[in-house]
Amino acid sequence: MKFTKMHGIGNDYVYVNCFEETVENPSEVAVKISDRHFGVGSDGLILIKPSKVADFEMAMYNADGSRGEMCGNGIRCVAKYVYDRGLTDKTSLSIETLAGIKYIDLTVENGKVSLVRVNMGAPELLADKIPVISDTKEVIAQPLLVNGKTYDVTCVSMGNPHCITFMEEDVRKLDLTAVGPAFENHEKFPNRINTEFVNVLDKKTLRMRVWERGSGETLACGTGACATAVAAIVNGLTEEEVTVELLGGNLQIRWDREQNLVFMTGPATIVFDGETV
Ligand SMILES: N[C@H](CCC[C@H](N)C(=O)O)C(=O)O
Repeated sequence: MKFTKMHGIGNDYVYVNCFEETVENPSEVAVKISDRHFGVGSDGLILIKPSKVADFEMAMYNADGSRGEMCGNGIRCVAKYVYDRGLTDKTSLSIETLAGIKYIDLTVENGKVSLVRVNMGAPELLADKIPVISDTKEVIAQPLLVNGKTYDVTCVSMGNPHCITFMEEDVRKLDLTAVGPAFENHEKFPNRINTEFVNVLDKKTLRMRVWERGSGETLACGTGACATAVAAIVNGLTEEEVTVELLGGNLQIRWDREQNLVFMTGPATIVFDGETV
């Protein structure tokens, strides 16, 4: 199987062009190929496929083989792949995901995609997950008991679920391997959840670390950065356009509240092509 290793600010996946390859059992392939010692090494597997309803379809699998509905860093990489490799010459694209069709605008320099802006669609505040609604009708931070400690969390879906915690403590010092799995598998989240730990640096800047459902700590999470920006805005912590600083780099996130759409802008990088034996 031919594949391409790509990353979006350090959130790395193995990409397979399914116009040319067939992947029989993607969950199994995802587990094997993601292994950083016995495989290629990645946060998961993303298949680039033909679509009946959009220009392309993307199917994403976590490192444990589970399916994610959406992947913000992944969709930027898919957009770069299809343009740079000549599968399209359009600079405005649509890509089908399990979270609906996403619309994408490419910035092209010297024939290659340098920056990708994704219309990530409407965020959803997960009121049913954390069942307290304030009188402003918006779900704001609610207490959640994890490993004997109470965290204030705001849950937001960007097609996939996120649980966001703002904290005073420097998130760079957290031991995510200790606390991440307890959030991911918390009884309140029967479908498991992606968890973001966040410092508010100022009204326009957030610092975030993420523990991803099915992949553990990753250097970045695009849907997570969008969900975090939405959570920060509804909690009155930031303005509607923010820079989210992640371990692997920065993303620009803007929530257009009039249209209720979230826009994410960031880079995408091809690392190498390979072939499994
Ligand atoms: N890293 C991805 C999200 C993967 C989400 C996945 N872990 C899930 O099960 O929802 C991103 O850039 O948006």
